[in-house]
Amino acid sequence: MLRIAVPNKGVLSEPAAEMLAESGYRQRRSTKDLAVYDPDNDTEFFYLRPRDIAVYVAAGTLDVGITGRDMLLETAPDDGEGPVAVEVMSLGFGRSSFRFASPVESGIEKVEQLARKRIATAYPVLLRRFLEESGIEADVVKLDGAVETACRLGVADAVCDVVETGTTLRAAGLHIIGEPVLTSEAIMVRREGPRRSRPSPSCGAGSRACSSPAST
Ligand SMILES: Nc1ncnc2c1ncn2[C@@H]1O[C@H](COP(=O)(O)OP(=O)(O)OP(=O)(O)O)[C@@H](O)[C@H]1O
Ligand SMILES: O=P(O)(O)OC[C@H]1O[C@H](OP(=O)(O)OP(=O)(O)O)[C@H](O)[C@@H]1O
Repeated sequence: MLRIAVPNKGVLSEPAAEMLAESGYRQRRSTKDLAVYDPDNDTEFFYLRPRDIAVYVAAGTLDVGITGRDMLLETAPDDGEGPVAVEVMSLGFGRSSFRFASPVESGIEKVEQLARKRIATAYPVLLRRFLEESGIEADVVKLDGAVETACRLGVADAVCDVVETGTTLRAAGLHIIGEPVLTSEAIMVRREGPRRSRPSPSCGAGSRACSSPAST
């Protein structure tokens, strides 16, 4: 049986379910349903937070999942240790970019000016990686959402957030700084085993035990 993770809410949820239904898979009838079994395709669908989907797939408890590229890189980064989830294909919906923005009147116009500033984000792993690669030292303020309001309320000097149309940024009096840190869209992910750890001598190729999270 195939076990597939599908976003249970957020902008990826509806198009993901529609895509699966159009492909002939049974989908949930109510947004309260947590899982659905499709006997015709011997497939079980689990409706999970997009932020959690790559975690389940990387752990090997689900075979594949639909999430955002930014979510995958945030929650199951390939740091060379242990199993990861990897992108199999892009799905053509949920397009967005992950970008810096600051208050129009802040005088911050370039990414380099973010040094020693406080940057609010819901994607601290992605942001820290970018800052490290760019040699910029800044304070990362982790928030869960509505990140654009952080500057107005004084907890950050700039933000790094998901932008689609730019409407939310503009409404908060922010302007974009620099190029996108990442461009994202909905993707399908599957598990990939550890890259750098040595194979255990007791594990034969394709052994189920070798792909369980406990063995990594
Ligand atoms: N306009 C948009 N707003 C938000 N996310 C978008 C948008 N367009 C595409 N996405 C993508 O949808 C995914 C975010 O999903 P969701 O809306 O559930 O996020 P979230 O609100 O941060 O989630 P959570 O509440 O679980 O932390 C990301 O992959 C993001 O890139
Ligand atoms: O560029 P836009 O078209 O305005 O879209 C981007 C906005 O939408 C998302 O927020 P969401 O609605 O997911 O709420 P959240 O910030 O609480 O996650 C994202 O975090 C931005 O705030």
